[in-house]
Amino acid sequence: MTDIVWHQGTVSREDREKLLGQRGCVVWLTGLSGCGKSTIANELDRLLTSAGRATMLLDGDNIRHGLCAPPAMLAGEHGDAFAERFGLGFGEIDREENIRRIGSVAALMASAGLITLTAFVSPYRRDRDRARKIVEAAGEKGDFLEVFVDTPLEVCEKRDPKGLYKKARAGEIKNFTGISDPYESPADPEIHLRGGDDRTPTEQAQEIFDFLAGPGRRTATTESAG
Ligand SMILES: Nc1ncnc2c1ncn2[C@@H]1O[C@H](COP(=O)(O)OS(=O)(=O)O)[C@@H](OP(=O)(O)O)[C@H]1O
Ligand SMILES: Nc1ncnc2c1ncn2[C@@H]1O[C@H](COP(=O)(O)OP(=O)(O)O)[C@@H](O)[C@H]1O
Repeated sequence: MTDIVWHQGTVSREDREKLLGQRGCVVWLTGLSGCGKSTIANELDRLLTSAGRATMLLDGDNIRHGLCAPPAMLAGEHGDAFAERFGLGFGEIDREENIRRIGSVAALMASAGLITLTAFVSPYRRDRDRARKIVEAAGEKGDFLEVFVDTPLEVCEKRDPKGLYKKARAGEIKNFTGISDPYESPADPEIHLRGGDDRTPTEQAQEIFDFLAGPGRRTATTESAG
């Protein structure tokens, strides 16, 4: 297939997890723009680090300033041809590549023993399933926890903190998830989180924290996780 040969490392995932006294995993938050992914992920990050857990947080908006930057951010430094080829927008295959890259990075972080939180719209089931496959291939079944942040579109649109729904309604943004682009809700997420304004971000983050701390969960200490 290719001349690229996998090199088996000398330090194992188990070695790294023993050092940290925890099991690495990926907590994959998915939902509409404005549903609360970033807020909940940051709150969960705070709860976990306060509990002495080693974590990392990957957020769609932020990653799209670096690893998955758009052509406009790349052209100045790299030129138009490079920007066109490697820059990512919001078309279906751009989102596919965005999630493929993040799935791979999240798998690496989980293999380092980190509880890796990812907050991406990730609207397509197929892309999320591929990310799950990448993560579980690097570890084992159960390492990928899909969290559906289920906030109704009308609530997200009312919030509209970046004014993107307004622009999307006015046709100023193309392929906007929920308005002019699809969102495929998770069929069987590990956690179906009720979104909306009637629960605080802390309550929502606590629900995920409690799930992670549950018996036999991947994030338990290496001893208790068995
Ligand atoms: N067309 C379109 N559709 C959806 N979202 C858009 C779009 N254009 C910009 N944005 C802003 O980009 C954030 C989504 O980036 P993601 O990397 O999470 O998207 S995806 O997973 O590739 O679908 C998303 O951030 P959040 O609001 O935090 O979800 C939006 O603010
Ligand atoms: N549980 C909540 N109750 C009320 N407002 C919330 C809640 N969670 C998030 N928000 C607000 O909703 C807006 C969108 O949240 P954000 O975390 O940016 O969503 P996303 O990352 O999914 O786009 C922000 O203004 C945030 O303060």
